[in-house]
Amino acid sequence: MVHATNLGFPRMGGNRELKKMVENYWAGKLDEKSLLSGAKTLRAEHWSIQKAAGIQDGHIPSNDFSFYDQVLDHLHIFNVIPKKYQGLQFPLEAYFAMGRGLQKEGVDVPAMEMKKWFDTNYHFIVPEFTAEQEFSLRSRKPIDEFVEAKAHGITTRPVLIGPVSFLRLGKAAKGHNFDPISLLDKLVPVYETLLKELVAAGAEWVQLDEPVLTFDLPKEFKDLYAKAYARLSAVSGVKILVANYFGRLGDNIDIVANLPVSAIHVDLVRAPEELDAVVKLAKDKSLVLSLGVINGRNIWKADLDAAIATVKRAVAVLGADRVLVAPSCSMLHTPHSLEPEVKMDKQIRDWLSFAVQKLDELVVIAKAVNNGEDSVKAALEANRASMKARRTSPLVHDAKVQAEMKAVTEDMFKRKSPFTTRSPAQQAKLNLPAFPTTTVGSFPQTKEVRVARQNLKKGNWTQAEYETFIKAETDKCIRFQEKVGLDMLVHGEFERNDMVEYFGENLKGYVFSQNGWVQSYGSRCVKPPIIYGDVSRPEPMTVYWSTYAQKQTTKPMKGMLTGPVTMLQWSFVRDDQPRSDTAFQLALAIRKEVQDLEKAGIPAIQIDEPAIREGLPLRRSDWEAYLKWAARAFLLSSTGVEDTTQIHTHMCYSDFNDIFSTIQALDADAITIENSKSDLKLLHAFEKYGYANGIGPGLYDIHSPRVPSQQEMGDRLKEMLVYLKKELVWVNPDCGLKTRGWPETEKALDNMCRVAESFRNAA
Ligand code: MET
Ligand SMILES: [Zn+2]
Repeated sequence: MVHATNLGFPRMGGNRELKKMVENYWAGKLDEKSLLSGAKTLRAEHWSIQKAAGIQDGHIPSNDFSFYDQVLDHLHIFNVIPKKYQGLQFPLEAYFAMGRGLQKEGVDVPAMEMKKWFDTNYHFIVPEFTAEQEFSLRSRKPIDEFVEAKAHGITTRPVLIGPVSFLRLGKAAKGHNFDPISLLDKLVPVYETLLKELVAAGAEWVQLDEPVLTFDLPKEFKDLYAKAYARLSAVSGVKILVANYFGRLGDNIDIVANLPVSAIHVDLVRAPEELDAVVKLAKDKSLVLSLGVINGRNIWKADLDAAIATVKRAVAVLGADRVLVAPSCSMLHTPHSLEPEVKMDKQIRDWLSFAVQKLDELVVIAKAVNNGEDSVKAALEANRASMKARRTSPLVHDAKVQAEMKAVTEDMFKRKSPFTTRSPAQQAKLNLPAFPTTTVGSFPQTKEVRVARQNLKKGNWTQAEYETFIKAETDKCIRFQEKVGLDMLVHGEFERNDMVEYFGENLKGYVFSQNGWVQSYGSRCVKPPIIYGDVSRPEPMTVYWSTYAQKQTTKPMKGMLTGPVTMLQWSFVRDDQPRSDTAFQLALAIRKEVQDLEKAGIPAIQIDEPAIREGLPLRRSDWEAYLKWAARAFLLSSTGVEDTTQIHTHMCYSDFNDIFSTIQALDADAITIENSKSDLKLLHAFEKYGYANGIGPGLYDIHSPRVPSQQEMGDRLKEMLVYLKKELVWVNPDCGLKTRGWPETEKALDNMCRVAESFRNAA
């Protein structure tokens, strides 16, 4: 028999119960006991959902629950607590302080560093190790949760991050200069103890996630892996399943071939081409093979016929007992259930599958293989009908968009003239001073602004009432910018809920769920829009507000758009065409918006691409192809204007050194870029490779309410001028101001403008 199995279930709950509990606990509205018992109830519910769906007992995941983040959990499990948190109360106070910082009487500790989990939008807490790091079993969470499930009559498969990935994902603490992987020998014995305890508690299978196997790894990892897993596999009575996901194994298949474990899991959604190789490996090494055949991180129904064929192919070689049917990765990255989506277009909803529905898919696949397809005839027929409808639906396939895409020519990726020609033409029109000041787009989204939007949504306000309110906010914002002395103005983005959602709502090809939340970090969840079909722009999206704003001032107004790569990156995307095709469709729609803004008299247009860096593939050999189409998508969106129209872009959230040449290739007239938190490494690159267009490195960090002094910003600007030509420098904050309040925004921008002035006068 093949079994339907799972690697991890979304932990938030169908109504984001976990988020609510945890936030109430933080706010002092829920006591610790209630928090713990609430979590227990939620876990029980998730286990029973999986069991009821037919996921095989023994292969239902546990320890996939977390109050904040699974990597942070492992820091507690293995007692990797940086010194500054050691004085805090255990476990919860210290735990949450590590995740989100803690300020209370006599205590002021920052949060630990957070990073994106591979190429998902989930963020994990980065482990921090000292050179003298010792490990011990501090938290018994994996054992406790196994026992807890057992009491409900469910045998789970505890999930742990494997020791190599745990170390590889971490970093050396400040002041320590060593590679964390050197701690492996010290760490493995504690894993061993943990495995023994799990076996003693009744566990048969343990899942060790080793997703760093999708990275390019140094040579010595082969031996490190083999040695560590030899020791772990020797624990009597344990069966270890090593799970890789998010990409191909590639040459790391040699590492896996060397592991003396019982089973391996592979991601066949991301790397279908590896099926035969892993089947052969499983055969040669007598392994059980877990096949990730349905997508654990997207929301489309799986093609069940195709998945069944894949599983059968493995079964033919290995026999049914040695094959497990699984999602490609943990379902942490998909929303809980489709059930609440009653408002969604019925046709589109029929193409979707969230976590609860994916469980059913896994079970249908297993049954079809075990008992013949007739045993699940109705389910398969329904699936085929959905697949066919989606493949042929006019909702998805828009002949007009496709014709326009075909008509795209090479000259649509280039400005008319080079920057050196454009720049004086723009200056003649804009007449900007030296060190021109600007902002990145949004101004404070106060409670009143959010309430206004809700009032419109709920029908308490008419569209006219809402517009009157937004106009008043925009006016106020423009008056302030004039008063403080900004040179290039923005309208403030008060009409926007979110920089992706706003555009998604105005584009054809996008649909929104009501409850499709996925965890982003800690208690924070996002509801990514869904791109289901060819994207087009029925009508202008921002021209109304930008022209309204331009009319209120004689200063130049900058139009504000979200770029194609960011739109793509922060949405659930189609799986029936390459990501690049979708990006180009988005780009074409944005291009039209850019041209309409220009026609309406907007002299400068910013196209934000904060997510361009995070789209980088996990393997370096895949970078070039990605960066090429990403840059081309931006170019397609931005180059359809006259030389006199100034194109800005904005990037934030990351280290840009990796993608420097791409930034150059975008050929924007100005780029505002977050760098206030990192050192000046980035600017160094701009100097070294000779960046010749306008550049505004963030002069201050908008993520904190702190108001930097003129002195501080002045020093920063001075430092920047060591690397950058002063004629090219823009003066601006490092990102949008929407999360800030007005008081600190006013003071900070006032200081910033005074600094620009003094540099101008000194020049
Ligand atoms: C995450 S980048 C944000 C850019 C956007 N224009 C804003 O100012 O909010
Ligand atoms: Zn930003």
